[in-house]
Amino acid sequence: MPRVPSMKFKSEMLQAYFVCGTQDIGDRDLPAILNEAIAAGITAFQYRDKGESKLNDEQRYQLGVILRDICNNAQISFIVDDDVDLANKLNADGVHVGQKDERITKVVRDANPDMMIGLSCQTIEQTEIANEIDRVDYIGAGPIFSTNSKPDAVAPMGLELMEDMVNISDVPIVAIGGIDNTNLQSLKNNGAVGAAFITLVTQTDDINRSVKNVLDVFK
Ligand SMILES: Cc1ncc(COP(=O)(O)OP(=O)(O)O)c(N)n1
Ligand SMILES: Cc1ncsc1CCOP(=O)(O)O
Ligand SMILES: [Mg+2]
Repeated sequence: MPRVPSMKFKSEMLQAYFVCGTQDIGDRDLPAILNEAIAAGITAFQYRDKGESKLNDEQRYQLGVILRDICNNAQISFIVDDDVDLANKLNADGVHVGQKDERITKVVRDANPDMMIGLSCQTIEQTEIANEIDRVDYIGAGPIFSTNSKPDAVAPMGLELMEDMVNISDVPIVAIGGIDNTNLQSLKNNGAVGAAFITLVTQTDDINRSVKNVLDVFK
């Protein structure tokens, strides 16, 4: 089967990809943080509300509407993590799933037809399987470095394995996990088209500077 990328997908949207949910920000306001990150130049946003989130399904949907509208107004891709039904209900631009989530073949079947699909991969074998699934638009590889934001993450995979994955992947790869100003250039040098991050935005006193550092490398 020929690859059928979503009309919405452009590799550039992966350059500075902010991922966040209420579990990442304590008592702070997610729409306000998202607005600041957009003003700084992020190229996509993933709504990943899970784990320690205190929201119920209805609250998660209501917050999703607000975040989606902010992204739509700013013409930033709005992607939902894990939950295809929520992504469909929010009319999201994309959905991102991992190896332990709903099977990718089911996600492909259930996602709205024009939705982008991102898949997490940590191995060469998973990347080869992703190559066979013609609706996968991009791969999220990670954690590349050690992360405090995902308690159930597998061990960091490092730059060499990421580069091996880049070399065999049919789709662009965005790096995730433990990304900060000190390691951005190494990700680019090893073939990632962009960086996805939580801490880089949520634990900085200068969101503008932190995002600009990403764009300086990947744009
Ligand atoms: C861009 C991007 N890459 C990887 C992930 C991780 O997805 P997954 O392995 O399903 O883990 P959770 O995020 O669901 O905890 C991601 N979310 N985004
Ligand atoms: C969702 C996810 N998937 C792999 S690592 C990770 C968390 C990334 O967060 P941080 O940028 O704070 O390391
Ligand atoms: Mg997941």
